[in-house]
Amino acid sequence: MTGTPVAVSVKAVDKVFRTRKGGEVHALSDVSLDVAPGEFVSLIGPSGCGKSTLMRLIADLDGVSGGEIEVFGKSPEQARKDQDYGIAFQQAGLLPWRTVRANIELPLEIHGVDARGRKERSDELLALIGLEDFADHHPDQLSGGMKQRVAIARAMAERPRLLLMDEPFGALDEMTREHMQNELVALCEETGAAVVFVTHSIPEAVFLSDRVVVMSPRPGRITGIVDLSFAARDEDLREDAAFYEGVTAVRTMLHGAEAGAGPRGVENR
Ligand SMILES: Nc1ncnc2c1ncn2[C@@H]1O[C@H](COP(=O)(O)OP(=O)(O)OP(=O)(O)O)[C@@H](O)[C@H]1O
Repeated sequence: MTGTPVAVSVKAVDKVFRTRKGGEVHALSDVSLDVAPGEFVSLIGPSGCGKSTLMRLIADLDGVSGGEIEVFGKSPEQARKDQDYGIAFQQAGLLPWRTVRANIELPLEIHGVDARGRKERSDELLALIGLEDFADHHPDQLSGGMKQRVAIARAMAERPRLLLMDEPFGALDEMTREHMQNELVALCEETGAAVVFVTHSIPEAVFLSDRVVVMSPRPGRITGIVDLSFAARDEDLREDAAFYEGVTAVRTMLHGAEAGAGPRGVENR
């Protein structure tokens, strides 16, 4: 093999769930997608189109029914064992009895990093997310946005080359959400991590992504990909004509995917 393997390679993936009553749910059909190292790719599509399912397959939380997934050229299971990626899902999932610092250090602790190494890394991350003064607080003393920042810091603790994020900002108010988007952009620029990001928000996808992958209703397929290349992802971009063009391009593709019906579960905010 030559060069760096792609971060994520999804080839002709099918996923069929068997229901308890003996039926079948065809969640994904013939999905193929490559994510390059350092690339930010968002998945968007109507509710139930299989975005979270695809994410769970990449993260080795479930197995494919057909096709193949590789993460940095390895099976998802091997990549999980090698800690090649960090995960941040919608519910921050922090441990309430642990302080902010102890939550961030958890993956390091599990993988045997000594106390000094853990403290060095959690100091860096606390500075990065601007929560140095909250290191000894517990999650119930934090706002939703702060909790999400801690969850993202925890996902980055082991400096993964890949972040898997399933609606990480879905529960946040608009102001906090935009702030978190700015922070995520800065974090990615700093670390060069590739990101696969699930969202219901078209502007969020456009603001963050190098490519937005549009999926169809069940069985989920990729109906199109919108390429975005902005000079800078900063506050000015949100008011830029090129940004609105990106939003329109994604929305048009989504409406096509819905065969004329308004897409359910996709927000224009
Ligand atoms: N464990 C499971 N057993 C049976 N069906 C499932 C299972 N997990 C997901 N599904 C079904 O697979 C389809 C895809 O679900 P998935 O959660 O991936 O969609 P989604 O695009 O992430 O939806 P949303 O945008 O609403 O979060 C849905 O019809 C769902 O009901």
